[in-house]
Amino acid sequence: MPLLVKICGLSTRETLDVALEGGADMVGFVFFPPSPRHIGLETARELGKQAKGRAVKVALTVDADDATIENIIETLRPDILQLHGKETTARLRDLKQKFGLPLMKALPVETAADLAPLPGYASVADRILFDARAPKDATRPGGLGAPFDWHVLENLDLALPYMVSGGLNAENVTEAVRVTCAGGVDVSSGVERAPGVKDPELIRAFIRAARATQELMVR
Ligand SMILES: O=C(O)c1ccccc1NCC(=O)[C@H](O)[C@H](O)COP(=O)(O)O
Repeated sequence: MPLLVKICGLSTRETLDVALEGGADMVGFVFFPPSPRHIGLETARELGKQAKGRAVKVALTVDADDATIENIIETLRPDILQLHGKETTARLRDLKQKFGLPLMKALPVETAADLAPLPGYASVADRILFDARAPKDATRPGGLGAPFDWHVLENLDLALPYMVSGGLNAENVTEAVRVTCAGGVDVSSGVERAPGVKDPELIRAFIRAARATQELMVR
């Protein structure tokens, strides 16, 4: 199975086009006002149309309420919701029932103890994203460009598809996949020249490097 490549935090027509032309499987849009990648609903509508049918559209939210999610769905028309906050399994069930979209739950990882909530999430989520745990004083729970110790996932036994993220770039993505056996990779900071400013060449280089790892795929 080919490695899924997700470029997250896209916010302009130009860089979205680079990701789509480069062959990204998933394109992520951040709806979290404190983030430098946050997009408003009108931009969401425009980028949503541009990406339609060309890649899986991912709407990233952080403990968002129903009304916010409803507006995002109405404008972006996402294919999947990425939940990057402290959403509980009960909230995941609730979202699934209300909106009927597939869910990708982000799980912050620093040590093996962070994998404890996995069985609960795996019972309701469609996909898991293992991301680096943000420092306590961080202004956002992800998109910080810092990796976690991938060896924490080395002996993972998870039937659900999963992706890995946190500090990935064209140089380290092959090693991340080799260690974690993840079925997908997700990047934001590693394809930027400044926080929130995507770099076309870095996007292309990341996708190329991720594609080159495909023979290592196991799930
Ligand atoms: O990107 C953000 O600003 C952000 C804000 C709030 C929650 C999550 C956020 N980003 C998550 C991602 O972009 C990816 O899923 C992943 O964590 C990649 O992050 P990076 O280390 O920057 O490559």
